[in-house]
Amino acid sequence: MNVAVLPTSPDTAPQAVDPLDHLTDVLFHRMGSDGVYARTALYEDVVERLAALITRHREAGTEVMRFPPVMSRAQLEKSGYLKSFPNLLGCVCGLHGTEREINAAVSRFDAGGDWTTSLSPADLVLSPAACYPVYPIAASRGQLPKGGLRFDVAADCFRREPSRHLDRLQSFRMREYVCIGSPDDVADFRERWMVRAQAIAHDLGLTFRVDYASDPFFGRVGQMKAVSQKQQQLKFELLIPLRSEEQPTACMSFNYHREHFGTTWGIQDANGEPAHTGCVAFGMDRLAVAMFHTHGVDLSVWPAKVRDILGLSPHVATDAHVEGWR
Ligand SMILES: Nc1ncnc2c1ncn2[C@@H]1O[C@H](COP(=O)(O)OP(=O)(O)OP(=O)(O)O)[C@@H](O)[C@H]1O
Ligand SMILES: [Zn+2]
Repeated sequence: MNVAVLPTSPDTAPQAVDPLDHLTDVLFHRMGSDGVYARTALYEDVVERLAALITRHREAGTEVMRFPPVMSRAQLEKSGYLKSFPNLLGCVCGLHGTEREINAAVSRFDAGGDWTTSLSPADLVLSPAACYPVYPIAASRGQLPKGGLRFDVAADCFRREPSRHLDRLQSFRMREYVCIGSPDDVADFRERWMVRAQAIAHDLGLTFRVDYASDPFFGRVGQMKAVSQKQQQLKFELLIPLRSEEQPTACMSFNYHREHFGTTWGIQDANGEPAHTGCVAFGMDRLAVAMFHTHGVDLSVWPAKVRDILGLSPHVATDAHVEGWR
């Protein structure tokens, strides 16, 4: 059937509405840049409860480290980030010149000109993932003990991928459990976490599936890397259909880096071989958005089991309900 399409001016054409848009004003305050938001108390409370739930699943013998949102540029360069995701990196830069040069830059700004041409890079980048700083720290401790090492790390991460979609932020929180050990240590770790993470998603009442995946490697060479990563099943994702089943959102990922970081940082396993590494990453903001998308913005009507697992106070029985209670 042919349908007449009336010409629409850009002003009157309907804006494509994203299924997550209805959450924006309840969960966030806009900060003038796509993918960067101030968070409401309602949202932050759920993020904290999710973090506490993930902590409760931490394996014994796991060392906790919390990283700042920046890390050494040299360390990230050495990790090979520029070979894979140069387009996503945010680098700290500053006005490093003499007083005269800095004043000249500020004057240019005052006169309506561009001061940013005077910026030069600092020795820091914005961390694009939480686990990068842990490998050189582990390397500094010498040969790994039998069974390897496990870490619980977290950081505010930055990726230069501006988007209006609430599940693709530029600044977001990542929590990771990391294993550094023999190939078997890492394989077992990933197996355990793939099972445990699905139990967590199930307890949270989320709809999901786990599938193998690839990272968004940059460029044409990157496409080949992505194919090889998938073929070797180095990355799995826990996918939640937030906007559609065809384009689900990765809310957790299970990554096996083989000996990449072991070789880069000279980490030896208990047998004297280059250490293998793997990590399970929880996208805290994506998980929180998924919870509100799935269960709604009124926590009081979230399923009792979900409320319970998040430590929200039990439902008040209907007959005990007093007008005005929240
Ligand atoms: N832009 C983002 N906004 C919010 N969370 C993110 C973003 N990118 C990644 N994450 C979260 O961090 C976790 C670990 O990052 P990872 O590098 O595995 O993601 P990714 O595979 O690059 O994600 P995607 O394929 O969606 O870009 C992801 O599972 C996801 O939950
Ligand atoms: Zn990682």
